[in-house]
Amino acid sequence: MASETDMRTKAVPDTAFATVPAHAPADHPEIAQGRTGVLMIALGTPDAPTYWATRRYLAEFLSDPRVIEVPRLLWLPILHGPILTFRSARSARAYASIWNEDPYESPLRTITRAQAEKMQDRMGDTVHVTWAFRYGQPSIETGLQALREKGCDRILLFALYPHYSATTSASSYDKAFEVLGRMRWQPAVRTMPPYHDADFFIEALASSVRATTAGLDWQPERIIASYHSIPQAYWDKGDPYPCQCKKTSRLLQQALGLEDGVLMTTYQSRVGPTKWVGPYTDESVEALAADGIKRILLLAPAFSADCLETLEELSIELREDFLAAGGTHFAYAPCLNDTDPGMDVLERLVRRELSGWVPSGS
Ligand SMILES: C=CC1=C(C)c2cc3[nH]c(cc4nc(cc5[nH]c(cc1n2)c(C)c5CCC(=O)O)C(CCC(=O)O)=C4C)c(C)c3C=C
Ligand SMILES: [Fe+2]
Ligand SMILES: [Fe+2]
Repeated sequence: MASETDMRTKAVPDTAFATVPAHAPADHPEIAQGRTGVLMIALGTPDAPTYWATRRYLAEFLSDPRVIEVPRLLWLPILHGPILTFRSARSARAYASIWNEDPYESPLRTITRAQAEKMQDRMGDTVHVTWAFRYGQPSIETGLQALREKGCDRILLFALYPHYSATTSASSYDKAFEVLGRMRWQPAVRTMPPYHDADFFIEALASSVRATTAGLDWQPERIIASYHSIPQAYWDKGDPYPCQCKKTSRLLQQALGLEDGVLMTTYQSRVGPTKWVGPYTDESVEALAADGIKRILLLAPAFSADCLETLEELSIELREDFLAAGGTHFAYAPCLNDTDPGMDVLERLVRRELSGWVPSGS
């Protein structure tokens, strides 16, 4: 049996942290090792804006017990009956309205890939960076295998959500650990903690609001921080997500120096008939218009990348609803995406969490 010191490695940078065993016997197979990897994980998206592609994606998404907590025996027949039939048709139409032409893919795919490529450029040869989707392709399994094949025996899992929720971050890490559970030779693994209150994240959000406002020839009367909602019952059972959203809003209000009442926290994207955490973004915006508020600016701090929920639900649907209800001016501050300030946030997080695994300053 091979011992640790007689394994030969593929080219590994000669950093203080890389393992470069010596004296390997000539007939010993090459084993890539000693590298550090980062797997950036986003939610996922259909492969095409069609009924069947969306149905496949939603079937995987809505079968996740972290997302839908109804007992499987009860839920799966309902899911595979009316829910997938109706939701897939509706969602496919919505995806078609925001789909990128070149390359022909969803905005979430374009942006997540760009974030990973830019992260690789920023981190240099010291680490391997790749990306995956929790639902759809490329899968977390593919991403982890790619990193292992490159010799990564230390891996940082980075679910791209500033706020922790069992439905998003935990689900991504669960999936990664499920894959790791089938590996004979596991890497050492770290997970990204939530960063909803990191000063550099708040400052990047504040700068994006300032930049969007500077580009307008009008001043918003209200700034609305709209977060993806979760079912109320999940919060009641201890999911801290809404508390973390409120903290982001409070810190953002302070960073922007706004008086109380100017920045509002609302929740969007509820699904189904149960109670979700509110106040709901659509109802709040219509109420503002009814109260005579004419000019609003929206941002979506829970999303690291623009996606269906921001580009269609906020920037198209909500804009139309606000203007129809009597509003006159509507602006949307894009997510941090792969912009330089957005990448600065992601890079700081990665470097902080790789501490002790890669030399600082590399
Ligand atoms: C039904 C339960 C859902 C929960 C709980 C949920 C939580 C949640 N989701 C995000 C981020 C995103 N969600 C996106 C799309 C999306 N979300 C749900 C359902 C739940 N989300 C559905 C059914 C869909 C698909 C689209 C639709 O049919 O409406 C996306 C966009 C993906 C894209 O391809 O662009 C993101 C991102 C968070 C942050 C969150 C809880 C904290
Ligand atoms: Fe969602
Ligand atoms: Fe939505």
